[in-house]
Amino acid sequence: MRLQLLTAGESHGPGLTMILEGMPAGLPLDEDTINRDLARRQHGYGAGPRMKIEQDRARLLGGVMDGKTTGAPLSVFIENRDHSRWKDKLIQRFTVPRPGHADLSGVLKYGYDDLRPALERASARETAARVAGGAICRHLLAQFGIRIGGYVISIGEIRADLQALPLEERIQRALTSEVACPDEAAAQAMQARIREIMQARDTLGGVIEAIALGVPPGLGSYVHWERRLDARIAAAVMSIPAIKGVEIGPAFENTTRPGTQVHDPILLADADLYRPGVNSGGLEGGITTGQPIVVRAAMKPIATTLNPQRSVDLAEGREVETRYERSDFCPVPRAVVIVEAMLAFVLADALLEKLGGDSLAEMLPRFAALPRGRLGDVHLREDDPVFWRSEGQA
Ligand SMILES: Cc1cc2nc3c(=O)[nH]c(=O)nc-3n(C[C@H](O)[C@H](O)[C@H](O)COP(=O)(O)O)c2cc1C
Ligand SMILES: C=C(O[C@@H]1CC(C(=O)O)=C[C@@H](OP(=O)(O)O)[C@H]1O)C(=O)O
Repeated sequence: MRLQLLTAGESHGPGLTMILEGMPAGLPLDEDTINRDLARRQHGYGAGPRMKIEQDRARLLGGVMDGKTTGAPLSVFIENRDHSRWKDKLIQRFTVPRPGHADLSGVLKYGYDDLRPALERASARETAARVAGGAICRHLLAQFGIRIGGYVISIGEIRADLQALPLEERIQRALTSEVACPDEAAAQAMQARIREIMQARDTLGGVIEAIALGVPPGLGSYVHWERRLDARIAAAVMSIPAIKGVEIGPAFENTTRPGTQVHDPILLADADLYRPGVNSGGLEGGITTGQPIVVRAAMKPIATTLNPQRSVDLAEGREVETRYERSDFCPVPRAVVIVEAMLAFVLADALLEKLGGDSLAEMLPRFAALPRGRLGDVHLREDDPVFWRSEGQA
């Protein structure tokens, strides 16, 4: 692993800190590049009142001089505006854990006398810092023509029909949709469904798809388990709060069809290799194939519901109903950019591994020289100058 992304800070503390270590020198970087993604994370139908209070802005505090990265760790600070509303108030102890949140598991693990420290750090407020790091990774990838986007493919039982829509267009359309869904009819139905669930005092989950375009073949490896790029992507995406399932391509749907209908054929077009379809999700043997990368993330309905759920007051030792505190209803649309951020981080890490180098200037020519998955990039013909013959092979 070349890159490291660390975050610190509580949901209602003064703010969040992000440190990104391992970025090359010479990448032009300003706060606006980060702020664009931060704004996307705050936007989306189904968000709770907190998103009206916060106006996430990045303060770049380290690793950039004269508008370019220096190769030193990058440090970003994001203020929690909500902090000023709480800081001088007496905050009541929180003693009734919400089923599905980290309240009970956190208190069992750390032995707090209040559930608040658990929810403060488990809260998805921390993903603002990750999105800041992801925006920088996305910006690095863009220098090599690699683009990342995402969209919602289902909310509750409502599914988008995206079969006929090119990947590029899906990304663009999602950017202007209130629920980040490129299928307009489905988007309307999703919005209505979220409205319904809010009125029913409940919450709803959904599925997000993130894609990466322009990724070269050869990132990741099968030689050891932790180098398989599909595994690294899955772990990074699964680390997002409330994400409980990750697929590479349509993995679960692929299980319902025979192999001959699943695997993307290897064809020749104009005497060059060509892979139609993306059933592989762009990865074979833990290595990128040069096709688009397609990742899906399943988000559970969040834990905090206006309708009470059964729990126990841990201070009083008796069964009670949960007590509601301000919350999102369906944060699936605004979680799209978080999935993108985690994908961007893993791909930037894999690209740095592949290319090495301390500066962007060193990396660019190395990238230009990478094999692109053409027939001429493989050396299986015996008259090829780089034909590799194992000893004893006839
Ligand atoms: C963008 C986003 C917003 C979230 N908002 C809430 C929320 O308002 N209320 C809540 O109970 N959970 C919310 N969650 C989910 C909790 O943070 C998560 O369920 C909790 O940390 C427990 O972790 P786990 O669900 O991964 O086990 C949100 C998650 C994300 C990604
Ligand atoms: C603050 C954010 O999301 C929060 C994530 C969250 C949770 O439990 O995960 C609970 C809510 O916090 P609060 O109780 O302060 O309203 C969300 O608003 C954010 O995304 O920036």
